[in-house]
Amino acid sequence: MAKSKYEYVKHFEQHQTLLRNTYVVIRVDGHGFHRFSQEHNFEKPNDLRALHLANEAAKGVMTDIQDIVLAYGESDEYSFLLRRDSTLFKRREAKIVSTIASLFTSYYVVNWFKFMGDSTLLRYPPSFDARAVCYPTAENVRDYFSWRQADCHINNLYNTTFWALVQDPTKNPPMTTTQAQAILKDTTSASKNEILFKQFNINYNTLPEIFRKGSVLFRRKMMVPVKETEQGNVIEREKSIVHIAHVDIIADEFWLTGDGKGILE
Ligand SMILES: Nc1nc2c(ncn2[C@@H]2O[C@H](COP(=O)(O)OP(=O)(O)OP(=O)(O)O)[C@@H](O)[C@H]2O)c(=O)[nH]1
Ligand SMILES: [Mg+2]
Repeated sequence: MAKSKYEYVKHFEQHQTLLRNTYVVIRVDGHGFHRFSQEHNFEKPNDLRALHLANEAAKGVMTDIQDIVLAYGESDEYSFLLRRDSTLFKRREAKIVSTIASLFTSYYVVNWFKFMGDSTLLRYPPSFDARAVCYPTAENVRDYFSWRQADCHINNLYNTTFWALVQDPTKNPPMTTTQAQAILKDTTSASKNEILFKQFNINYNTLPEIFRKGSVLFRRKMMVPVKETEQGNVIEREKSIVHIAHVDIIADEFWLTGDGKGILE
């Protein structure tokens, strides 16, 4: 078909490609989730339903995009790691980033009622931004995920102590958020642990792992039944299944002998 005279505008397009032979991490983050979590009555400091919903969305993304070998999520964010030799969308950055953000958002919305319950109406559309970063070494990738898991831990310890103080039923009138902030200002991890234990009888280390460690998604190859023959034999096929665990991605063990083994080779 003849080209129209307008076709030349295509040449203005610029395609940024992600450096080849590097590990690419795409991080998706909820836009304005401080307000979104309030408007949808998320439990404080952690809403288990919302965390499971985000995990389901990430699982959907990973199932659709086979080049993703690992994902890590906490709070309103999820990070996805592409295989180093991935040629997904010819490594075009905009296409990769926008597809992952939109897939994640769609899965989040489609599964809303299943995870949040019929009584929590979706009052307005959630949105997620995304960015891609190329990391040249396996050590950089491990440090990236350690950074996100350390962030999860630091925020969770702070938020758990903060809301314990504010929601303390023995205080009348209740402590204000400003007062709680003032108490926690400049406190160490040890002193937050002590406040939780001494004042609220909470042993931080026994809180659910999903709150303290976030969620790690990885693939495992499994044999799954595909069909049964007339003789009654079950034919199996190897399939890669996405698993969710709440483990220390920060630890050597995960990468050397655990579920992360081989991911960065
Ligand atoms: N109550 C509650 N709030 C949550 C939960 N998970 C995430 N949030 C909220 O989501 C926010 C996520 O942090 P940010 O991404 O820095 O804040 P944001 O409002 O999304 O801002 P932008 O990402 O810059 O748009 C937290 O500060 C909380 O307010 C949860 O399980 N329970
Ligand atoms: Mg956010």
